Order: sequence, then structure tokens, then C-alpha cells
Amino acid sequence: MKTTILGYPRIGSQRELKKACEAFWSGKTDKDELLKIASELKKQNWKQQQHLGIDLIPSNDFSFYDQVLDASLTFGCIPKRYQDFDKNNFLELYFAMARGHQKDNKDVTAMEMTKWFDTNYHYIVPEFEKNQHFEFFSKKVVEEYKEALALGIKTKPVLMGPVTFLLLGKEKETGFHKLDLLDKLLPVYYEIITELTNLDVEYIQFDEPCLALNLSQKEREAITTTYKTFHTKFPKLKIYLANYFDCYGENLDMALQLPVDTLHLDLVRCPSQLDDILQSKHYNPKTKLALGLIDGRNIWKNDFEASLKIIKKVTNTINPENLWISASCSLLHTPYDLDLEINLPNEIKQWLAFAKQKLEEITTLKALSSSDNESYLSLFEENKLANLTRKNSKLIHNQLVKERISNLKDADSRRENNFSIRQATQKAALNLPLYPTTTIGSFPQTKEVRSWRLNHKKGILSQEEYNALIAKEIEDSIRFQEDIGLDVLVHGEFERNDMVEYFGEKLNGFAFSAYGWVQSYGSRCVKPPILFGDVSREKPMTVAWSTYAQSLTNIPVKGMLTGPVTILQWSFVRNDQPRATTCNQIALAIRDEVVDLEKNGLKIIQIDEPAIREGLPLRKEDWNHYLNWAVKAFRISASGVKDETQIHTHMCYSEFNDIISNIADMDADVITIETSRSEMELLDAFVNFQYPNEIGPGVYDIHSPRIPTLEEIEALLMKASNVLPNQHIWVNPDCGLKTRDWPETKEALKNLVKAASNLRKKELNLA
Ligand SMILES: Nc1nc2c(c(=O)[nH]1)N[C@@H](CNc1ccc(C(=O)N[C@@H](CCC(=O)N[C@@H](CCC(=O)N[C@@H](CCC(=O)O)C(=O)O)C(=O)O)C(=O)O)cc1)CN2
Ligand code: MET
Ligand SMILES: [Zn+2]
Repeated sequence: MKTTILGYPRIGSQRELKKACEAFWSGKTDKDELLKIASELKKQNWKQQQHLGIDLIPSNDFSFYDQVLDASLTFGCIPKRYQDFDKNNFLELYFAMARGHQKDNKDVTAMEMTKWFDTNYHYIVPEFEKNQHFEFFSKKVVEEYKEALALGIKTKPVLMGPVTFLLLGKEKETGFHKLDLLDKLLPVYYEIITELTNLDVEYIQFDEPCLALNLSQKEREAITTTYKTFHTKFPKLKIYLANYFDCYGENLDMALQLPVDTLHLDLVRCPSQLDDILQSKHYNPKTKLALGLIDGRNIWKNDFEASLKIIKKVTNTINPENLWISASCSLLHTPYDLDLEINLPNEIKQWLAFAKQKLEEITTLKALSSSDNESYLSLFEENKLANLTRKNSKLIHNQLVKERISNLKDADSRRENNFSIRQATQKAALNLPLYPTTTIGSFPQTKEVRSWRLNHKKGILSQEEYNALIAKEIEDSIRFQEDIGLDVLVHGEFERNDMVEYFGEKLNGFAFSAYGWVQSYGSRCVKPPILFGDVSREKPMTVAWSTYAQSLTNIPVKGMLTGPVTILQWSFVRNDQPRATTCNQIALAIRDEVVDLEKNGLKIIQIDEPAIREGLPLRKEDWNHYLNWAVKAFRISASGVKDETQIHTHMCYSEFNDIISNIADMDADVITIETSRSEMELLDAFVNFQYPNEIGPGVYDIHSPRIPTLEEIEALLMKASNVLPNQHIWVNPDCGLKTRDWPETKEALKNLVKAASNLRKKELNLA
């Protein structure tokens, strides 16, 4: 039996890569400095895995921004708008594709970004044209292999599999299907594999998580062709085929017949597949199985007793030499090292394992499964005790919360009247112009704002001093919004470290790490709170700052909350009860907050649910169950208020086509969505469905420092007004502005307000 993993976090335990990239982008450091820090991080990761006993260590799991963008560059899949970039200045081209570029007489937009399966990680969407050309362009996969080899480590290079790569991308022209490009793409893989095998590479890991989706026959055939061809051309190459995040499902028979060395199984998300495989007539006992037993998506300690039972069952049928012990998926989605957490309560800490501890768990499981396991038995006992303590802990259970959940009634998830009645009431109460303008909530989280929070945490700033600084920032932002003429204002979220962590800190049932950073996209990280127990709200969480902001102005200010599904989705969630139950607990806490905001005079309340789509199960047969409880949880949180209180929700990074009726079912009075990078394509779902409520399609791509021009915004707005009822349209950016700086934010928002006002004028002239 051997150990391996699919990938390791790369941002650095102290977010070194984040800091290095941001310093490079701002021109504070040069390319050599960035490359040096990257090399150091790769080296640390490889050495760490070697030290802790991982037998087959991955390479090319590092990335400066995103592994799918890396793949696009590996295959020379570079959209035409970047053709003026010097191909010898790789990093400039690479980051231009990732973030857009607006200097030295160049002005190009970034590539689209979207959710990586059901995670909070975002990837850069490959773009294809009809006559797409592929070539082996970036040699990173070869270079990283050599880099590790120079350190004495013979790695397993990781490549995005060709079918997943194509399926994750997007046709930028009509008249072809992306899978048609496979024939052109495969020769590039042959070239890469040839170079790697010339260097004596034994194993290559091909990531094909599309195998967790409901594939069509054509897509399945593409997989078969690909791996049969690889095997025919490179009979000595050991192919490690990685699927993760769910079952192989109806793709299993096909997968089992592939001529690959190893099939990787996510046994956390899909424990049942093991029996399916062991009983399948298609299973060839020579195919190795990688048992993904350690949860790569969560931070709970593994249950060794349960895992060993599974291993034992497998070894009854399969020679241990044909088994790998592994994590369910790449450890990219877990934080680095629990040892850094000195402030976590010990009782909770003993239940947890971060990436480094998961490596230890993997090697311990291997050791415990061998006959000579005596020196590891104490680790087994320790693990057993920790899991037992967790099960029986007093910290977890709150009877009052459980009772409230069991007393939930249908009426708790319904507003008093339907939307058309509410709309009329709200119109009278709010008196907003046609095409009302607003923003999504956050304003720039500047260095200063963050340093106040850091200094407050360190005790350098008192609570009063900190509050005074935040209050001043809110006041400035209100004045700015009034000055430029926005119609619905926000307080700016300056007091929040993060839209989920902030609420986690205020609710019972959550714990927080100090360094539990996980990459979200590019250099941006999140620190998901640890939801370990029953959730309840002790006191109002946002009322003070929201009412303060409203007290400064006569223009309506939106109360700003994060919704229950998003708080659930972006936390590390307890695995001892159904997620639906946990979600309802959060929903009740948010509901109480919504009611308190209304009581305190907020006429508009936004409940953000950007993670609703992300939480959608990968396999369609599981969709309905999820959508039912998720939509219901949102409705519970939103339904405690009077008709005249306007409930907004906000979603980003989402394809809406296949869930649009459920989105409508959420029944928010207004929804704001991200649409600008896709040039309003995401709006189609709402148009085709004749979405009944009001909607603000984003007209400003906030992920890029680029300032959208007045003409661009107008063009997007025209597109929207051509297809939506004018009375339903709001004008807003794609998402919050916390990652932007003030100068660009100000310019962009002025353009946004002006664009709305121009459109209004046009409308009047027509009338
Ligand atoms: N949870 C979550 N998921 C999400 C989003 C989101 O907002 N939250 N948005 C979408 C996109 N993802 C995003 C994810 C992160 C950030 C982001 O800005 N993250 C910040 C960290 C935010 C944070 O927690 N800030 C803390 C800690 C800040 C910090 O780094 N402090 C410094 C000191 C201050 C300084 O000098 O900068 C330190 O501790 O060393 C705070 O403000 O208190 C970052 O990476 O820089 C933006 C978008 C989807 N998923
Ligand atoms: N209200 C939040 C903000 O403006 C919504 C963000 S969605 C990722 O930052
Ligand atoms: Zn958003």
C-alpha cells in the first residue's frame, strides 16, 4: 500500500504567495522576487510531504493564480485580445488574462471567472474559437517536475485532463461544439507526455472531475478515446486518473474499463462506489484504486476506526500493492496547519485536522493497515478518543435551538402577500426613480481599514477608537454616495473582515482559526469559520452600524446581511447532522436580524446568497432535494417582515439557466446578479423565464481594476432594457467593491450613475 495526494495548498501558510503577487502587481517588487518566493513555497510543500511520508508527491499543483488558467497557457489557448502581449514576457501575459490589463496603451478585459465545481474556489474559464489553435506553450509542467527532481523528489506531474479542460471552457463563437476540439488538443498532450516520459516520469495524474457530472454518451466516449489513445501511444506510462467531489455514477462502467493504472475515488462524498466497484464485472483487479478517505473539503479529524474498516474490506478482495491511501480531493481546499492555531479552544482543536495533519492521517492510516503497526496504536486510540469526545461534547447541543427548528411552520417561509402586491406597497413607500442605482454592499477594504482591525485585535486600538474610525469611514462613504447621486445607499461593510466570518464571529456554534486561510481566487483568500454546533443569535449583529448609516441620510440605506445558505456553504460545517438542519438554524438567526433591522427603520434589507448555485450538488439526481431546503432556508430568513420592507438578494458567479425557477421561488423583491464579464449572457435565463420580480444585472466588472467607460455601461444597460420590463431594472455593479481601490471605484460609480441617468432621459424623450 502506498500514499499519495492530488494536490497541496500553495498560497503559503502565511499567505506568502498572496503578498508576493500583490507586491508584484503594484510594481513594488520585480519578477525575480516573485519567482523566488514561488520556488520557496513549492520546495516547502514537497519537503513537507516527503518528511511526513507521502510516497508519491504531486508537482504542477502550484499556480500563480489558477490551475485552469495554467492549463490554458500550457495548451497555448490564448484568446486573440491578448495577441499584442509579448509572449516572452510570460507573467505579464498570464496576469493580463487573469485580471485584465490597463496600462502602456493596452486596455484588455480579463477572462471570465467562475466556480470550481461546488467549491468556493474560482477558476479562469478557457475560451475557445471555432478554429482554435493549440500548441505546447507554457512548459510549467515540465519545469516543475525538473525543479522537484533537483531536490531529489520524483513527483507525479498533475495535468488537467483534456475532456474536463474542454468541458470547463466556453465557445466564444457559434458553429461548433467544444468537444469537437479534442482531436486538435490531444496532439499537444502527446507532446507533453513525450517530454515528460523522456525525463523518466513514471506517473502522470490527469484530473478529470467532469467524471462526477452526468455526462452524455458523447462525452463519455471522449474520455474513452482519450485514455485509450494515451495508453496505446505510451504503454509504459502509468496514468493516475483523478475524479473527485462525487460519485462516478453512470460513468463508472466506462471508467472501470479504461486502460489506466489508477482510478482515484472520493470516498468522502461517495462511499457507496466502493461496493459498486468491488462487485462490478468490469472491474479489473490490476487497476489500482486510490482510496480518498481523508476529507479534502473539511477540517474534521478522520475517523480511523471507520477508515480502517473500509481498507480492510478492500484488502479482502484487492492486493494491498494495488491500493493508494489518499485524500478525497486536492488539499487546496483546506487550510495549512492546525499547529499554528494557538487560540482555538482545546476541546474543539482536538477534533480538527488541517492539510498538514491530513498528510499525517494518510500516512498513519497506511501504517495502521500494515501488520507491523504497534508503534502507531497510540495514534489510533488518540483518534478514537477525540471523535468520541466530539460526539458527546456539551459545546455542540442547544435544546432551545432544536425545539425552534422542530416548531417551524410553513407560514414561516412565506411573506404576507405576493410580489405584485408588495411591489405596489414598496413603490409608494420608497419613491425610487426608474432604473434605481445602487451598489452591492462593500466599499474598498483599504490597507488602513484592515490595519485598524488588526491593531484593534492586537489591543493597540481600543473598541472606542476602532468604532470611531469605522464610523468616520461610513460617514465618508455615505457623503460620497449622496454626492454622486446613487438612489439606494449602503454603509460599506468596513467593520467586516469577511461577509461570512463576521457573522460566524457573532453567532453561537462557530469557532475561528487565526491562519486558516484557503484560496478563493488569485491572491484572494477566505478564512471559513468552523461551524461545530447548534447555531443561535445572542443579540443583534448589524443593527448598530446600519442604523447609524441610515441616521446620516434621508436616502434609503440597505441593511446588509449574508444569507443562511451562503454562511453554510462558506463555513467548515459539522458533519454530524444533515446540512439542511444546520442551514435552518442559521436561517432563524438571520430572520431575527432581518426583523430587528426593520424595527430599527431600515426599509430595504439585502440578504446575500452568492453561494446558492455553488451548493448545487454535482449530480442532477440530487438537485431537487438541495434546492428545496436551500430555497426554503432563504425564505425563512426573509419572511419575517412586512410587505413594504423590500428584500434584496445578491448572487454572483452563477449560471442560472437550470435553476431559474428556484431562484424565482426565493421570491426576493429585487435580485442583483453578476453579468458584465459575460456581457449580459447570464441574463438570458431571467429573460426566457420571464422572471417576475425586479432585477439588477451587473454592469461593472468589479474583479478587474479596469474602469468601465460610460459607453460600455450604457451598452450593457441598453442590452438589459431591450429584454427586461423597464420598471424592473436596477443599475448596479456585479458584486461588492471591497477588493477595489477608491480612485477607480469613484470613477466607475460616477460612470454608472451617469449611464442610468442618460438612459432615463432617453426614456423620457421617447415618452
Ligand atoms: N467567504 C467568502 N467567500 C467568497 C467571497 C467573500 O467575500 N467571502 N466573495 C467571492 C469572491 N471571493 C473573495 C474572497 C476573498 C476576498 C478578500 O478580499 N479576501 C481578503 C481577506 C479578507 C479578510 O478576511 N480580511 C481580514 C484580515 C485582513 C488581513 O489580511 N490583515 C492583515 C493586516 C492588514 C493588512 O496590512 O492588509 C494581516 O492579518 O496580516 C480583515 O479585514 O480583518 C484577502 O484575501 O486579502 C474577496 C473576494 C466568493 N467567495
Ligand atoms: N454584500 C457583499 C459585498 O458587497 C456581497 C458579496 S457577494 C460575494 O461584498
Ligand atoms: Zn457578489
